Amino acid sequence: MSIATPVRLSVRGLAKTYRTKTGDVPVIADLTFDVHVGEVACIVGPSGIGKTTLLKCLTGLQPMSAGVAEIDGVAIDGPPEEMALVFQEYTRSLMPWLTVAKNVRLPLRHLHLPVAEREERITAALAAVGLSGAEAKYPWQLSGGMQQRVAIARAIAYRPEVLVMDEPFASVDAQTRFELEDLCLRIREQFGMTILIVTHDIDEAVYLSDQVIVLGERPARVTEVIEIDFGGPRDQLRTRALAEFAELRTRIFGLIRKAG
Ligand SMILES: Nc1ncnc2c1ncn2[C@@H]1O[C@H](COP(=O)(O)OP(=O)(O)OP(=O)(O)O)[C@@H](O)[C@H]1O
Repeated sequence: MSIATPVRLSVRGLAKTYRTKTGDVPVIADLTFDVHVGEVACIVGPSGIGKTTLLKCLTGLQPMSAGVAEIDGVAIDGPPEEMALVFQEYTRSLMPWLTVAKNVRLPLRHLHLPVAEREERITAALAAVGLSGAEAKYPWQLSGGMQQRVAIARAIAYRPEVLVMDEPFASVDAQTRFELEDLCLRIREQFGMTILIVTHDIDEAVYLSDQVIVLGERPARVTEVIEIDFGGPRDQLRTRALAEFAELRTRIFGLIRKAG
């Protein structure tokens, strides 16, 4: 990412300690990183290091204990309207009694858009995820991969500044995961979205990311930020991307093993 590209999400000295009945549990000590406009950043690290906790702090679901996170220079203080979230458990995030179109329409209701623009956004989002024609179907009539596409369509119809995803492709089969990863790259191109992903899958992180943010130590810190410049679009170039970045993969695996 060029230096001239503005910072969209800035995290400075973020710390998080959970207060429990049995005492304080310091989970995150000090996280500092930037994600630039239109960038895909993946957060990786050993199990239990605090990746989901970080996303909870950034999306206002948990208060930070220290530090600041900003979107376009404005401090996050509660659930930010500029963000949309996609979870691993798509079955829990979609309303089974609403059609696909109504599920995608749901978060648009409080934007008070003109009806034509609202419907245009729904059509464009479903087209972007390859689900044109599925508007009248119910989530339970769709495969797991298709349901996750609906969840992604709902997020992109909202047109957030930052799309945050927690293990978004972990519950689908390998082939569907590849398709959803490519979809993610296309969304970035088409909508210019900044995307922050937590993933356990190092190949996925290397394939998708402009930067991989590695968390380590306990309580967690950023132990390494690995910039990845593929020198062109990655979509459809999976084999080449993974071969070229085998060294990076090995390095990230090593860092995570050391931290875990
Ligand atoms: N509400 C809570 N109260 C107290 N401790 C919590 C709470 N939520 C999470 N934790 C603890 O914080 C630590 C980090 O959890 P978190 O889910 O953020 O890790 P993670 O890196 O996302 O893990 P995984 O990779 O296994 O999904 C864990 O030790 C967990 O038990």
